Amino acid sequence: MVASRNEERLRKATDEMKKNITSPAELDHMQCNIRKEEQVQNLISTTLKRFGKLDFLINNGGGQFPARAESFSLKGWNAVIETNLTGTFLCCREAYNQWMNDNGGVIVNIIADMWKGIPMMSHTGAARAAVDNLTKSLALEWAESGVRINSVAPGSSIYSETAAANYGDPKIFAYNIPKIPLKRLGTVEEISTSVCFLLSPASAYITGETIKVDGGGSLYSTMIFEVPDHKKSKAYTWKDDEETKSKL
Ligand SMILES: CCCCCCCCCCC/C=C/C(=O)SCCNC(=O)CCNC(=O)[C@H](O)C(C)(C)COP(=O)(O)OP(=O)(O)OC[C@H]1O[C@@H](n2cnc3c(N)ncnc32)[C@H](O)[C@@H]1OP(=O)(O)O
Ligand SMILES: NC(=O)C1=CN([C@@H]2O[C@H](COP(=O)(O)OP(=O)(O)OC[C@H]3O[C@@H](n4cnc5c(N)ncnc54)[C@H](OP(=O)(O)O)[C@@H]3O)[C@@H](O)[C@H]2O)C=CC1
Repeated sequence: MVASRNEERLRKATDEMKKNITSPAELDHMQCNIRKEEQVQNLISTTLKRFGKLDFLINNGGGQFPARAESFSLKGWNAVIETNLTGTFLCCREAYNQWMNDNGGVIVNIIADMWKGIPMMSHTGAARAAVDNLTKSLALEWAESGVRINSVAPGSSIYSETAAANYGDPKIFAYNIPKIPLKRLGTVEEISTSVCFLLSPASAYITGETIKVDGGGSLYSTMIFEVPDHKKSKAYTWKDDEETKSKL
C-alpha cells in the first residue's frame, strides 16, 4: 500500500510501479494525511483488510520550507513537526497496535542529514533528530514483539526534483559536490536499496540504528550555510569576571 495526500500523484506513481512488477505481488494506493490520527488508523486497518498482513512499514513522508528560525510562525513550525515527527510516530504506533505487536514486523524511518543541525531548516532538523531518537526507544520497547526498527538518513546530496524545488535553488547540488568525499551526488536508488536491506533478513541483527547514505558528507564539512563574520562572542576568563568575584 502506498499512501500520501495527493490522489493524482499517488495514482501516477502506483501505475508506474505496477508496470515494473513481474511477480504476483499486488499494489494499491490510498489517500492519507499522516498528520491526522483517524486517517492513519484508517490507513493501517484498510491495509490489513486489503492484504491480510503488514510485514513492513516505511515512513517516507516528509517536508519543510527554508526560512530562518526567528521568522517561523507557530503554524509553520507545527506543520513541519507534525509532518516529520508526529506523522511518523502515529504510523509506527498504529502499525504496532493493529498488527506488529502480535505478529512482528520491520519499520524503516527516512530522516535527513541533521547531525550538525540544519541552518535555514531548523524545524525539520529538530524533527528528524527526534525520529532518530524515537527509533532507538521503539527498538528497545518493541524488540520483545519481534519488531525491528531502523532509520535511513539521506544526505542533502541526493538529487530529486522535489528536493531541488524545496531548496529553491538547483545549483545547491553542484555546490555540494566538492564537500562530499565521494565527489558526486547520490541517487534515489541508493536510498531505496538501503531501505530494502533494512527490511530484509540480511539485517536481522540490526535494530535501533540509523544508516547514513550521504557519500560521507556528514563526516566532512558543513553545507552551504556560512556564519557571517562578527565580534559578538566574548571570551570568559576568571581574571576579568568582576561580577562573580564581587558576589563571593
Ligand atoms: C536554504 C537551503 C538549505 C539547504 C540545506 C540542505 C540540508 C537539507 C537537509 C534536509 C533535506 C530534506 C530534503 C527534502 O525533504 S526534499 C523533499 C521536500 N519536499 C517538501 O518539503 C514538500 C514541500 N513542503 C511542505 O509540504 C511544507 O513545507 C509543509 C511541511 C509545511 C506542509 O505544508 P502544508 O501546506 O501541508 O501545511 P499547512 O497548510 O498546515 O501550514 C502551512 C504553514 O507553513 C508555513 N509555511 C509554509 N511554507 C512556508 C514558507 N515557504 N515560508 C514560511 N512559512 C511557510 C506557514 O506558516 C503556513 O501557514 P499559512 O499558509 O497560513 O501562512
Ligand atoms: N531528496 C532529498 O535530497 C532528501 C530527502 N529527504 C527525505 O526523504 C523523504 C523523501 O524525499 P523526496 O522523495 O525527495 O521528497 P518528496 O517531497 O518527493 O516526497 C515526500 C512525500 O511525502 C508526502 N507527504 C508530505 N506530507 C505528507 C502528509 N502530511 N501526509 C502524507 N504524506 C505526506 C508527499 O506526498 P503528498 O504531497 O501526496 O502528501 C510526498 O510524496 C522525505 O521525508 C524527505 O524529507 C531527506 C534528505 C534529503
